[in-house]
Amino acid sequence: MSPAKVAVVTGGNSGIGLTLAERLLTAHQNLQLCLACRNQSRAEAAKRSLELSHPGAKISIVILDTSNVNSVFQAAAKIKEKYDKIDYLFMNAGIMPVSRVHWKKVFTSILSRDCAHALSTGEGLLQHVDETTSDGLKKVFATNLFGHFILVRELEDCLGGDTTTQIIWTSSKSASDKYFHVEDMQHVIGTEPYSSSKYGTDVLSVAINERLNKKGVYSHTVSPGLVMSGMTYGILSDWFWTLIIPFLLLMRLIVSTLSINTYNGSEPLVWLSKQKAESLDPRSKYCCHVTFWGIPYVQPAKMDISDEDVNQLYNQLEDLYLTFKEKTKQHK
Ligand SMILES: NC(=O)C1=CN([C@@H]2O[C@H](COP(=O)(O)OP(=O)(O)OC[C@H]3O[C@@H](n4cnc5c(N)ncnc54)[C@H](OP(=O)(O)O)[C@@H]3O)[C@@H](O)[C@H]2O)C=CC1
Ligand SMILES: CC(C)=CCC[C@@H](C)[C@H]1CC[C@H]2C3=C(CC[C@]12C)[C@@]1(C)CCC(=O)C[C@@H]1CC3
Repeated sequence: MSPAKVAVVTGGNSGIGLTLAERLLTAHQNLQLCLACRNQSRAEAAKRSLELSHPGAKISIVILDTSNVNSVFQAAAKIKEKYDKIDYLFMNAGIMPVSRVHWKKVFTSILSRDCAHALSTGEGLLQHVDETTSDGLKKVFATNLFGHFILVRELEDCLGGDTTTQIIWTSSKSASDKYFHVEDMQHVIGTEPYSSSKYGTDVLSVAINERLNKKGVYSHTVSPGLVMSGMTYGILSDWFWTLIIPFLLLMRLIVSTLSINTYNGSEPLVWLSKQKAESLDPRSKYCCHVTFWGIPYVQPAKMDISDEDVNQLYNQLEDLYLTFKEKTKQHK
């Protein structure tokens, strides 16, 4: 039997994260799974469903709210108590708060040459909103990016070493340098917090490789494509999506990123976990594509990221992390 490996999945209780958890248990023999979720009862329901499909599986729950700095420090301490070494760290939890759909733009772009771009990135089709957390941080930044950065920093002692650790981020095709400004990493000014946070994720992944590859830690980002999940059901009701799914399936003739289900969307995440980490490209995003007949496959896409953004973002995240670390020490 292969030696036991440990996988931590943030947001592993639903959507892409839950399907990923299920597929990891199937793909890796003898895997110990940690569901790092913000809600105890939703996490327990996920654990029960995984135990039904994988009787005897070793699954633990750690309560983690990535938007809350204290919760991340506490969760990291709990994870370190449970495991000496982490082999896979899936940074999957994420939010995309939306206040409305720009229907006029949806229809004009579907009927234009921009159709494929619009359906694969959602650019310009949604009105995004954001709020401020009790830590005084922008919520989308805190949830999607900074909470995960703290997790990496706090877990560093359990990563890499004799065998490699893979950090795998659920990023997005929406990530764009157009909406990311390193001097405003939280996206205080601007109306595209989601795109900014996901581009920040891609930049951070490159920075982690530069700092931690020598320790055996490898980081990669993934685009799952458009997937029906809590996120998309938060934009439009489920009956509406059911109504337009035949149209989206037809659109697969020209757009290959319409994954639709969480099985397809989790394909690059599972695929990466089966690769030799050292052989992967640290500056490519591993994207899910689907054939017209619904067969998923993974294609790397080169990311154009400047060294200046890589270094500046990492240093700024580190400064913010150290500020909070100091505060938590004082409160002890
Ligand atoms: N759906 C799509 O089309 C795409 C999704 N993605 C990305 O995939 C990832 C998973 O999203 P998806 O499965 O689609 O959507 P879901 O809303 O179904 O899943 C999101 C998961 O993240 C968890 N989560 C949200 N906020 C926090 C928090 N503050 N702390 C801890 N966990 C949190 C949710 O927990 P809870 O159940 O408690 O809400 C849930 O488990 C996200 O990062 C998203 O950005 C990327 C591209 C496309
Ligand atoms: C008739 C029709 C196609 C209606 C749906 C319009 C939009 C609500 C969707 C079209 C492309 C979608 C999309 C996303 C959300 C929903 C759309 C804008 C994402 C932004 C979801 C989160 C991501 O990370 C990327 C997705 C890109 C495509």
